[in-house]
Amino acid sequence: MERSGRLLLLSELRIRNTAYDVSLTRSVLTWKRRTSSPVYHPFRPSVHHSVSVSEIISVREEDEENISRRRDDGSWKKIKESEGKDCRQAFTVLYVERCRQHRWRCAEVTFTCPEGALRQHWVSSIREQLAAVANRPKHLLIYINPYGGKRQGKRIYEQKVAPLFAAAGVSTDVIVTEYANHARDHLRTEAELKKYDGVVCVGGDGMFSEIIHGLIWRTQIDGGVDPNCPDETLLTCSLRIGIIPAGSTDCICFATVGTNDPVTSALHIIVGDSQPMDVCSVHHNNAFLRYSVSLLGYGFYGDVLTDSERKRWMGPARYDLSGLKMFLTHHYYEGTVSYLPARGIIGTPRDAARCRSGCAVCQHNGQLLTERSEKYEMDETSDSESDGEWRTIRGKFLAINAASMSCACPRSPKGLSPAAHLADGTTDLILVRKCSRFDFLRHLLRHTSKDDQFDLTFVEVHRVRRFRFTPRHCQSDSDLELDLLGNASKRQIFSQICRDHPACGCAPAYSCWNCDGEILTHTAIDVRVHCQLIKLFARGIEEPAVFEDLANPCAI
Ligand SMILES: Nc1ncnc2c1ncn2[C@@H]1O[C@H](COP(=O)(O)OP(=O)(O)OP(=O)(O)O)[C@@H](O)[C@H]1O
Ligand SMILES: CCCCCCCCCCCCC/C=C/[C@@H](O)[C@H](CO)NC(=O)CCCCC
Ligand SMILES: [Ca+2]
Repeated sequence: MERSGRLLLLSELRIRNTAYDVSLTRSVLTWKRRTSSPVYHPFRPSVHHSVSVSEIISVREEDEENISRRRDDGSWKKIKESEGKDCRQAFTVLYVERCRQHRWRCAEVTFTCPEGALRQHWVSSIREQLAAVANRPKHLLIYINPYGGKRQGKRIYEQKVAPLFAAAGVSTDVIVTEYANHARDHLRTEAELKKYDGVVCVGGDGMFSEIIHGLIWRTQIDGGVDPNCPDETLLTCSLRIGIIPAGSTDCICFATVGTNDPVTSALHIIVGDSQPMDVCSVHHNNAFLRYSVSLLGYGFYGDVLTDSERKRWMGPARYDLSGLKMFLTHHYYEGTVSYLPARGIIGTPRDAARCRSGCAVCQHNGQLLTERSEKYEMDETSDSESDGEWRTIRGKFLAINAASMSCACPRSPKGLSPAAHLADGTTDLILVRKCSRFDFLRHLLRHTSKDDQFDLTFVEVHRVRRFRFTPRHCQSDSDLELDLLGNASKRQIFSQICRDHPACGCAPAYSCWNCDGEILTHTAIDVRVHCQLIKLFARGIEEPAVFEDLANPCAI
């Protein structure tokens, strides 16, 4: 078998009048400047470039029509024939270039090669290697939410993303949504999914949520699995999902790519990246409510969301205003949390290590949980709860948060649970007990600094596979202490009245759940993590390469 390092082509070609040795193997395209003098010049620009074939976007043969030159402001101008002499009889390679803070851009290099047969050979050889790269999508189904975030979804797609897909030869069917849940319902019932290699959403976390609800539901129905049953092992979705960020928080994009940049996301889609991701199913009394991949938050984040929905017209700033208001309101809520600790897996929520590209924790735990569920399927007497013991905590909480991933976003670059994993089959259950406003502010501020937000006496965090929550007013009479029974019932009725009359100043008895930015209709819920149920066109956040900033011109 041919080794990936074997040389396929080696020629002397010119880049802007300078001679280069250009070589191609199955895995790398390299161009090195030919030096006449062996003397080392420390201040000369880089003379050696390598691009992995897997990160080449496309190759095109230049003709006089598309010879153009980049202006200083980044736009392109057509250049005169005399000026373009060097670019005629040339071919151009478009490739991924890494910039600062996990951003990618599409760079290009034009090689002049006057000899027609050789030029053809170069172009066809590069195309052959690209065709051999596995998992690149060829046909995509795109949904654009024109009303997400700052209402820029359509413009972002048309100006920044569509030209890249066209250059890469990716064909698309585009649907601009006309109402909420349009994309979800289209995926559930109408979309001809067999035609596509992936689904892309242009919008925020809410739009992504629509896509996964449509895809997961459709996969279960097509595969004969009942999505309503909380104990069913769900079928994994085969189509990958791409996110072009155009929302308000865009935390799923940020936590899986490392930045909220439409061009970077488009390039991850084109090169065919794949990142598995956990999904939580949320049930109430054995009836399915919703799926969640990022935050399930009761108390503070539920109240912020409820308040912010009334301020949608403000765009992304609504969360800051509602966040401040809910911080000042300082409501706490009583209830019972029960959970199944994640056992036998590696990793804890207090680890210093982070989930990064090719994460070993996700790989290890993913494999372990798959083996376990296969074992359970063979053994009919066992159920999904047999691998651990339920633990119960009662109390008064300012916030109950389950973070199935870090939930990193521009507001908090390390996220709600910095050591959470994208695909380890667990969620981090964070309980913030009743405390002073000052202490709660300390906890919140630590989301934006290096300090540990869990290292506080009133905060606890558990890595779990499943949890349940029952608010106090929903608990059965036997659960309430007898001496408080009368007061509790009165308070329950009173708090219902106070919800409608907030002027009386009485704190409400219950909050609501923020499920990836959507409000849940029930407060008593049963949550189960489904390990690696979906896949994204992403690769997780990459560790920056050593000296990356020095070597890379667009990083400076
Ligand atoms: N055509 C449409 N008209 C009205 N609402 C829509 C339409 N298409 C989608 N939606 C809904 O808009 C809501 C918000 O969209 P999206 O998630 O894109 O932006 P966002 O809420 O600003 O961002 P984020 O979720 O990141 O905070 C989603 O819940 C989605 O269901
Ligand atoms: C006083 C200074 C305090 C600073 C505190 C910063 C803490 C920020 C933590 C951010 C956590 C984001 C979790 C992501 C949740 C998303 O699924 C959801 C949908 O987009 N967004 C929100 O609910 C929007 C939630 C917005 C919360 C502010
Ligand atoms: Ca997880």
